[in-house]
Amino acid sequence: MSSHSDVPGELHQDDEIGREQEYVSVLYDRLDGLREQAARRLAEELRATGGTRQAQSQRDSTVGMYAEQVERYGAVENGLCFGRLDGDDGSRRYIGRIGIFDTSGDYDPLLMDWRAPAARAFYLATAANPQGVRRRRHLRTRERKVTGLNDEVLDIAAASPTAHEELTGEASLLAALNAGRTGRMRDIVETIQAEQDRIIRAELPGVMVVQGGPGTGKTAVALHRAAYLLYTHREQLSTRGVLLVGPNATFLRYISQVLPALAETGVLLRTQADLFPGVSARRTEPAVAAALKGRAVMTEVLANAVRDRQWVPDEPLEIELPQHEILTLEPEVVRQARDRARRSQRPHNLARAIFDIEVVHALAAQVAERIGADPLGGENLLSEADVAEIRRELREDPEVRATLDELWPVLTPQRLLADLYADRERIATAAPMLDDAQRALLHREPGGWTPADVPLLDEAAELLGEDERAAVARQERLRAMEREYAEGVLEIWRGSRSIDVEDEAEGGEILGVTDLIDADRLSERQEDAERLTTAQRAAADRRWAFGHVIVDEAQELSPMAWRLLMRRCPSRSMTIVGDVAQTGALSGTPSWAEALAPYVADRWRLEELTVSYRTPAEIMAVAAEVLTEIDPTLRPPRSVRASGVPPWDRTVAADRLTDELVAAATREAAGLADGRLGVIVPADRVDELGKVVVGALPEAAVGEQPELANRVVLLTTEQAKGLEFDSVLVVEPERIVAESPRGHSDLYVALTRATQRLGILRTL
Ligand SMILES: Nc1ncnc2c1ncn2[C@@H]1O[C@H](COP(=O)(O)OP(=O)(O)OP(=O)(O)O)[C@@H](O)[C@H]1O
Repeated sequence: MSSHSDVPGELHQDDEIGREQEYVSVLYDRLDGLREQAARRLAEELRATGGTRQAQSQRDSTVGMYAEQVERYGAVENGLCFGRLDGDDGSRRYIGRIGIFDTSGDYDPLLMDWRAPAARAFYLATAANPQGVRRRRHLRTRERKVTGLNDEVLDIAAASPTAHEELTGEASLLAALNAGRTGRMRDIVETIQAEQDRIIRAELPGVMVVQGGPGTGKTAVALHRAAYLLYTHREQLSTRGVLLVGPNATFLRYISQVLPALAETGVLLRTQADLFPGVSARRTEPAVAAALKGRAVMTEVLANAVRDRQWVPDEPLEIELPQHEILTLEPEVVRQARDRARRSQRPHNLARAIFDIEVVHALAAQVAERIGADPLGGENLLSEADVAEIRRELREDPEVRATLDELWPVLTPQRLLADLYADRERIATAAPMLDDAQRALLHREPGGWTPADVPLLDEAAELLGEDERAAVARQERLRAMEREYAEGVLEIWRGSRSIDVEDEAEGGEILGVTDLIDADRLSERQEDAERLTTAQRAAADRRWAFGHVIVDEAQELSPMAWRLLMRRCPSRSMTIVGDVAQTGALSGTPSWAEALAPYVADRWRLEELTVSYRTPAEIMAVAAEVLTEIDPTLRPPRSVRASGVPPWDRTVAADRLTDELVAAATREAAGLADGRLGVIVPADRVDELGKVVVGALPEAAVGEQPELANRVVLLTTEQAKGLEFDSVLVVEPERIVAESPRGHSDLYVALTRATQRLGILRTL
């Protein structure tokens, strides 16, 4: 066991803080130096013009590099250095968010990146297995000031009987867990626990599933793993990129600051709704419709829908050519052309060329027969070249083209799906395996997409293949992103401007970069997309193959969504985190083995997290009862701490609910120091109760994407997924359960969102 203490004796502690302050100040000076250097180089590169195309292109990638550096050095400002390891051999290593070296001397590390192998002991060393560490010190800083420190001496003899052997840096950990929430997730780099560290640093290849109960740090681990992988496999992953998929936009905003604070900005964060480039799926639909669309049977429905667009008429079609000549296209000819095109196994849009050739051949033969027939009954008088010319003319003839388009239309995924949904007959043809009620769920008028449509669009894109129009659309998306990127670079440059102002003061007139170049010109400087970041290029390209994919709340993914993600990650290098007990989506997964079997059979490894850092023991005990309802064999995670505050549970008359809710919310909000209150309500009462709570507490956030930074947030269980608050009020739990076949899982999620206090309000 380790002994933990604030350094004994106040005077001694002050001295130590003073000494650490000196060191930390040196680190910040170095950070300033690095940032200035990068900003100056960025400005120089932005100002440079001319040269060969190659030189320009080289410069553009240098611009990207310096812009990223400026951003990185700015991002690690808070908590730059947070730890120190003293070795048995007298060595001393400082641990922080990035590595900083002493460039004046022997290039010694002044600060070691937390991800470096030598920093690992900071997270793993224990008194029983000290790994050569004598003392672990956690440094607390506010802005650039050292405000406190906390030592653990890894010495069994000096062990404190109250310390938990399995926790590293217990005092710092508990301080982090008990701190008020802010509405944005914080990184845990200072207090990563051993079981988490193992997962964060696991090897890159293969599919790893991280299963863990509520609050076990799955999201935190997933984000730190992304940062670790980018550091350790920078070369490989900076070209292929890392994708992180989360359950909804509110959640992505909640976690959005973690990676930048770890100096990593290159991870693409997306919800399912935004995984099809060019589509932003914001439409809503009933859960049962989404569930149906998530089922694997939809692959068949879509394949049928595509085949249905390869039409063979019942009657001969007449095609009128310019000189009023009329050609007849027999159904049999179309059928043969269709079969041949299908046999090619090409996607629909690409097989169209084969279909065209067959049909035009048949039509040309008809024309040739008419104009080249030998009146004396001999061989046709036209040469091969004449017939070829006829075919060329026919191919360009608008009537012929219109007929071909009708018989085998080139389709975008959006067109295919919109046409299918809008037409009951098409649905009936494509979905004979569904019953009437299910087919009715698919029927709807055009006008936007739902998140469950996104995997179907992706599936359709595979079946249709990319034609020219899709390629053009992709180019357009890239151009739009180029412009955004250029604006971003200028923004970063502006942010670092103070440094240039100093330059100016030193003499030598320096024109501002924006005087010389604007975002338009910067984005035009290069025609292709080389200068965009990997994440940006990946976002615009449906067929991008990511180097690693991380999925959070992965239990919510439907079989169709898994198909989409697996396409994005052909290397199957994936980290999948979730909790099957929290599955709320009707098409979500109750079993990892089932979800993954179609893609990797049993070639995936399972890691489990067993300690809940969020939920105190008193609250976990209440949630445990609901967990038993989900599956009596499941056990909740062990809480790392007790809050000392028992949850309250009150039943009121239905007509008193709103008054009681307002009273409880007001009371709880008043009791918060600087934390947040979450009010979780049944989905069908969210609008009504939202108005009531906002009426009484105008600071309360409600709506589709409520602002989590507000002190009070009212939301549904679905919205609350992955989030946390200091205090939580769960309203009408029975109703939450009754709202969905997965209602107990929803309630389990709702009950486990609090870090300190829980209140339950029921109605009679
Ligand atoms: N090692 C740690 N040090 C400090 N805080 C931690 C640590 N591990 C987890 N936490 C905190 O515990 C809380 C829960 O973590 P997180 O949201 O990652 O859990 P989760 O397993 O994803 O939960 P859920 O399944 O409920 O979404 C967060 O506030 C996180 O910062």
